[in-house]
Amino acid sequence: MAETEERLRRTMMFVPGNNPAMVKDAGIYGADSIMFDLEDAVSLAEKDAARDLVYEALSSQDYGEAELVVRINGDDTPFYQNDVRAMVKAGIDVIRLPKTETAEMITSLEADVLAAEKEFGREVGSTHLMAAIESAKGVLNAPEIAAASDRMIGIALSAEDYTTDMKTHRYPDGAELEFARNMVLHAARAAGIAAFDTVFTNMDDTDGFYRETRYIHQLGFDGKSLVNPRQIAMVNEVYQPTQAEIDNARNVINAIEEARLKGSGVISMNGQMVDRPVVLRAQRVMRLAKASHLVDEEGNDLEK
Ligand SMILES: CC(C)(COP(=O)(O)OP(=O)(O)OC[C@H]1O[C@@H](n2cnc3c(N)ncnc32)[C@H](O)[C@@H]1OP(=O)(O)O)[C@@H](O)C(=O)NCCC(=O)NCCSC(=O)C[C@@](O)(CC(=O)O)C(=O)O
Ligand SMILES: [Mg+2]
Repeated sequence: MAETEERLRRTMMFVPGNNPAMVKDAGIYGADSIMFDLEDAVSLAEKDAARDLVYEALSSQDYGEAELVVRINGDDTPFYQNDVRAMVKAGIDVIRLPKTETAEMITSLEADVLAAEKEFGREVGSTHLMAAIESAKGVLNAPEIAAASDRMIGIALSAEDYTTDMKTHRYPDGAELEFARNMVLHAARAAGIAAFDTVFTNMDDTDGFYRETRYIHQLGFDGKSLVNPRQIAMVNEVYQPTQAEIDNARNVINAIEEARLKGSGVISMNGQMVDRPVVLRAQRVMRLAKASHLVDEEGNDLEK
């Protein structure tokens, strides 16, 4: 695994790389990850200008705590090599490869990234990777793709291209995505990396957005790719733990710490055995509670 699972990645917002105002202000909305797009949001005529704009922004703008991701153009395009070199030179955190169909596409990207890190004096291994799964072939190869490199931090389902490939389109109940969602999620979990659900593009359908976000939260996705800042607060709301979940998580963590001090690994709390998976779930609840500003760094409730 390229990175610890500590980092929360609930919201990964697409920012069109050819839009100077959006690129400049992308940091003010509080997305966990900002994803500058050089691919499908950018017309062919603007590819070079968008790459320059994103490079300049990465070199001069402060995006705070956000993880910085760029969706490059595919390796079958004339823009790919320049995208990789410029983004590695700029020190991007994560490169997202679109339309990933095989593990070899990731190992080949990894070799290009390594060459660029050496060329530009970047720390070897500092550029992480993720793959967007946008076709039937990508879905079927998702387990190999997810495990293709130690640099991989996650895989994402991309439902717009995927449903086109499947000769269908998106429906409100999401049945057409069921298999792909489960494959992407299981592939990510088996490889120990993050799983991102797809974009929701109807900005006026707030109910539909909440319904889909609750569903993918229940399945176990780390978060969603987003297209608009208004979607960030809605995802954070769905991922925010309840007070009962926080109280329980705190009790679990305190109890396990007490047991550890007494030299015991397994404990019981209110008649329930508390073992490793329970502790890991409790720790994740506390991370989400901190990110939701419900508890302080020590895990104590904050005034509401
Ligand atoms: C949807 C809309 C036009 C709505 O515009 P609206 O004007 O109605 O938005 P408003 O809410 O009114 O904006 C209020 C304020 O926020 C600013 N603001 C808005 N959006 C912002 C943003 N994204 N980043 C920073 N800033 C933003 C705006 O500038 C304004 O700022 P200000 O004027 O200062 O108040 C706009 O959001 C937008 O362009 N989105 C990005 C679209 C995009 O990137 N598509 C490509 C990625 S999908 C794809 O490729 C499919 C995929 O590949 C996916 C996969 O792989 O996962 C697959 O296959 O599935
Ligand atoms: Mg796409």
